[in-house]
Amino acid sequence: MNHQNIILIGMAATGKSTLGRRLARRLDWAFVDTDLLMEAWWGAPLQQIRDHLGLEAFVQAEAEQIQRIHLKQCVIATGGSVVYSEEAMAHLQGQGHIVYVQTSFESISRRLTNPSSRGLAIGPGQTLKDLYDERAPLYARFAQLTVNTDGATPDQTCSAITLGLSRTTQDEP
Ligand SMILES: Nc1ncnc2c1ncn2[C@@H]1O[C@H](COP(=O)(O)OP(=O)(O)O)[C@@H](O)[C@H]1O
Ligand SMILES: O=C(O)C1=C[C@@H](OP(=O)(O)O)[C@@H](O)[C@H](O)C1
Ligand SMILES: [Mg+2]
Repeated sequence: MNHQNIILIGMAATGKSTLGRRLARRLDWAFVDTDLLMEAWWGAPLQQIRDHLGLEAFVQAEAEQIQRIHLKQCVIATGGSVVYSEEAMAHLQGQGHIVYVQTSFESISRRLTNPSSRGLAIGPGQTLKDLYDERAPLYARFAQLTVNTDGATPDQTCSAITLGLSRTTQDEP
């Protein structure tokens, strides 16, 4: 594997933050969670930022935050809504290998016990299933590698990511 960043994208509660932290520890790389960068930039929890800005401005603010990232040899966990911005995704593609952390809707809805307090970029009248169906093709489109977490432990999924990346990147300079 080369030393570009590893960037995790996917639905809320799919495991980006959990896996990112573990993967960074394994590789002895730094870990960056863009949700924490948002909170640090705005000085408030995500839900408050989301409520204050409204949906469109929140997505725009997240995209701007992403475009400030210029890093090397980090594992980066992104927020679930980053795929709504072409500019942010183009920037991330230039920053490293993008991995789609995929989980079935059934597992996501089981894991998301607090959907109304974690700052979801969900529109009025939209259900969690609508959000899932709208985003799944976007995550798949931007990812170099897709890894499914259903029925796996975080450690097993970390291994699937490192193995998958070593296969997909072995021909790169
Ligand atoms: N294979 C797995 N990989 C990652 N997380 C998992 C897995 N199985 C169960 N989980 C659980 O799912 C939750 C994912 O939450 P989190 O890491 O905050 O997701 P995200 O950052 O994508 O919103 C955690 O509670 C984690 O323990
Ligand atoms: O899916 C979403 O709409 C969001 C997920 C959150 O991050 P996680 O994916 O880490 O939960 C956070 O970025 C933001 O509040 C919006
Ligand atoms: Mg997270």
